[in-house]
Parts: sequence; structure tokens; C-alpha cells
Amino acid sequence: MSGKEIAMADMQEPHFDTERFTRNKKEPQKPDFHVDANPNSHIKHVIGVISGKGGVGKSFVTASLACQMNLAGYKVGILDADITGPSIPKMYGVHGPAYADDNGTIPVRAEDSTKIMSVNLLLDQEETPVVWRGPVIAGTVKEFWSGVNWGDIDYLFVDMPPGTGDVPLTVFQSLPVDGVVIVTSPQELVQMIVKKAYNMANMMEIPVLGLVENYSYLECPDCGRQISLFGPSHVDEVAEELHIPVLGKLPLDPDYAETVDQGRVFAIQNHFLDKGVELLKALDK
Ligand SMILES: Nc1ncnc2c1ncn2[C@@H]1O[C@H](COP(=O)(O)OP(=O)(O)OP(=O)(O)O)[C@@H](O)[C@H]1O
Repeated sequence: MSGKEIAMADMQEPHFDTERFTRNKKEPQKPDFHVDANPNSHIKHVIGVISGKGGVGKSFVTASLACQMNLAGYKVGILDADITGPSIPKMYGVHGPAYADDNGTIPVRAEDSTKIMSVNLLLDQEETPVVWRGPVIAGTVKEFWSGVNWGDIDYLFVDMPPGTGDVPLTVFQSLPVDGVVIVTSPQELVQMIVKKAYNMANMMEIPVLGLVENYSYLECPDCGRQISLFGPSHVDEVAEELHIPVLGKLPLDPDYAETVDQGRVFAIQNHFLDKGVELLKALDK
């Protein structure tokens, strides 16, 4: 099958060619600078969530994917690699401090049992800004991998900071990332930004699992009409060009924002991500 045919096949649910996400991986899969996980961690799959730029709701999409996988019965964790802008703890309503014992730092458990590690769980005060230089930030991300006792995890989601900077580079080089999900929004400019994120993953030989478009539309509460707040979507065109599937299109829904503000992201049942969930499940087979 050509790449284009694979992309077309992916658009016609429910087939997922999971083999193609692993077949391009070079041997050995561990680069020289790979960092060992904590000896007590048994993590089956590491999924990076990236965006070419900020403001697309990447953390919300990370949490939503994690919640849906958790609801599907998998053991889930989130490594919040957005060190200077951590938002995962707030979305789940969890607070620090995270404690450590001889086996490593213990992630904080959310109400739905999701294990979370974030710099905000280690700060004395959540409002304290993290004003660190790149190498210290990169070191913290590695520490969240090697120093945290994650225990048994089926899917560890890594919420990356926006852009193609130091942290995504560190994560791609240091962690055995199975694949990345790219989050985007509908604006025209985003096409170029998505390609930057896609090209970065490609350069690092990390498979791109697909695209999620957030803020796709707003549904009028009176007539049900879909309003394209940020203009027409281009996600299908970009996905076709890059030969990757679209894993979901999320509407802008004030109920999401309210539930997240209450720290109860796990209370949202987000069926707009069903295709992404099916793809992630298929990785486990
Ligand atoms: N589809 C959506 N509908 C309603 N609210 C949303 C939606 N997506 C995200 N939000 C809300 O927008 C706020 C910001 O989300 P989030 O932190 O994920 O994104 P961000 O600030 O754009 O940062 P980044 O993309 O870098 O993670 C959160 O309160 C979140 O609940």
C-alpha cells in the first residue's frame, strides 16, 4: 500500500494499520542518550502530545485522551513536561506536594486514579513561576522519567510544551516514545505549524499517530448549527498531505471549560476522540 492509500484507508474507519507506526523504527530503538526509567516503573506505551504553537488546547486534549483510555480500563499516567506552563494538575484538581520514598518520587493520583507528575506538584506554592534555564528544565523532564516510580502503566501521556524547542527534543531523545499526537486548531497558519511539528517528529524518527483538531466549531445551543469560529478547517487537507489520520475534531464547548475549571476533567466523556482511542488501543495488541 502506498502512503496515500494508507491515509485513505485510515479515514474509512475502523481499520488501523498499527504496523506502520513501528515498521520505520530503526534498530536499536534506544538511542545512546536514552535515559533509563525508574526501575520500579513498568510502562507499556509512551505517547507524546505536541503542538507547533501554544493556545490550541493541547493540555486539554492530552487529559481527554488519558481520561478516555482510563475509562476504557487502561492504567494511565500523565507526565507534565510543560515545565513552565503546567496545567494538568489543575485540570484534574490535584495538589502537591508529591512525596518520595526509597523507590523514587510517587506520582499524585487523581480521583479517577490517573497518576500525575508535574512541576506544580513539587513547588511550595503553585503560583511560583518556574524561571529556569533550558538545561535545568530538560533535566527535570528526565527526572520525571527516571526518578518517578510510575509503577504499572499501560499508557503514559507526555504533555509537551508548545513548539519545537528544547523539551520536545529532550523527550524524543531520552524517552522511548511510541508515537506522537499533534494537536492543532483550524486557522490557516496552523498548516505550516503542524508541518513543523510533524517534521520534527520525523527527524527524530518518532511515528506521528495522527492529528487532533481542537476548537473545530461551536455548536449553536438554539439551532444546533455549527459555527466555524476560527474559519474553515484545514485539518483534513494537512492530514492527507502528510498521510496521517485525523484522530478527532473537538468542538469549543463551554461545558468542557467549566468542568475543567472545577478540576474535574475526568468527568467529561469525550466521544469526539473515539478514533484516537481506537488507534491507541490497537497499539496494545
Ligand atoms: N474544546 C474546548 N472547549 C472548551 N474549552 C476548552 C477546549 N479546549 C481547551 N479548553 C479550555 O481552554 C483552557 C486552556 O486549555 P489548555 O491549557 O489545554 O490549552 P492552552 O492554554 O492553549 O495551552 P497548550 O495548548 O499550550 O496546552 C482550559 O481551561 C481548557 O479547559
